[in-house]
Amino acid sequence: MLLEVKNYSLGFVQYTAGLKRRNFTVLREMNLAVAPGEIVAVFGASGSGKSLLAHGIFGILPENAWAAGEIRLGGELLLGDRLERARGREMALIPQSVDFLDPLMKVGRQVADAARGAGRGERKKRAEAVLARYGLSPAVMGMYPFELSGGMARRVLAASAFLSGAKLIVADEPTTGLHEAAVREEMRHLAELAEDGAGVIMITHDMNAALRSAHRVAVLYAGTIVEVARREAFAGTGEALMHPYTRALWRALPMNAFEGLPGTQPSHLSPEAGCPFAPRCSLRDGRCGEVPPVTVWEGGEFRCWAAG
Ligand SMILES: Nc1ncnc2c1ncn2[C@@H]1O[C@H](COP(=O)(O)OP(=O)(O)OP(=O)(O)O)[C@@H](O)[C@H]1O
Ligand code: NI
Repeated sequence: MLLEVKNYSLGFVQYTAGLKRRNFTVLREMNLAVAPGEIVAVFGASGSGKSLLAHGIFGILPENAWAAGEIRLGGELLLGDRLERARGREMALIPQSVDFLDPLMKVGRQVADAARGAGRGERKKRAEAVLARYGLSPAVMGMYPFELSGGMARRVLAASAFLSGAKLIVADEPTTGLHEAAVREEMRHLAELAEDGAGVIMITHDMNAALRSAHRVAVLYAGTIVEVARREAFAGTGEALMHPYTRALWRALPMNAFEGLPGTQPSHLSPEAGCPFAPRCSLRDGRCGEVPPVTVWEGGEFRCWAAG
């Protein structure tokens, strides 16, 4: 396995007025694996914890964050020096925010730096070639990030990841702010990376985008991965989907024209014990006051007492 996230939890410690210490959990006991050549979509509503998972994998969490569990790349624990070496070389992040670009460094240098190992002239040549692939003219090389539009900045970030030759790519909302043709283009780039053998995590809140390119979809709800399903399971009336939330998502898609799901995702600031989906769940029963364990079956895995 290329990437393994095992029993991974993440939270924050905050000090409030009067120096009261408050500790809250945002991601709960996550399990996720990505194989070489595979595109795994991580789907979830805003605030469900998608970006935090990405930042946890790359070890770029804020100071007051804590994490528990294991993240392995090629079987090796991603900690300390191993993490340092992997970042930007073996694994590349296409971040959600364009603020990740260095505002004081010209675009050309930022992209060329991603081509580690090659000589200076060679790096520049490669940067130009990859920017062209992403529809950006060589003139962009001489610009500063503030001179780019949002869409251009996103392409620059994607081009850098592409050039890094990383075997794991994590793309956080790669299609946000892009028009339809550019979305298709970006999906094609990610598919090409996977065809070349990279493992790709595509983070999105757009289920259609997830289903268009991913081999598997991990569904995140309030910091819990409630189901990991193969793309083929998203078909018909959703009978091959196990978790009631995944089914509801599938049925709410425009092409299925079914009803939406009443209610909203709970906040980690007012967590109820047990399954986070229980308050909205039609299958809810007495067991849901406790977090359901992961059930693994040949089609994927899910966390639900009643499903299956
Ligand atoms: N530095 C932080 N301190 C405290 N809480 C945080 C911090 N960063 C994120 N959170 C909380 O963690 C939760 C998950 O945030 P995250 O950015 O991972 O969501 P997301 O799924 O990526 O959402 P979006 O689709 O809007 O990008 C949010 O509720 C957010 O308030
Ligand atoms: Ni996010």
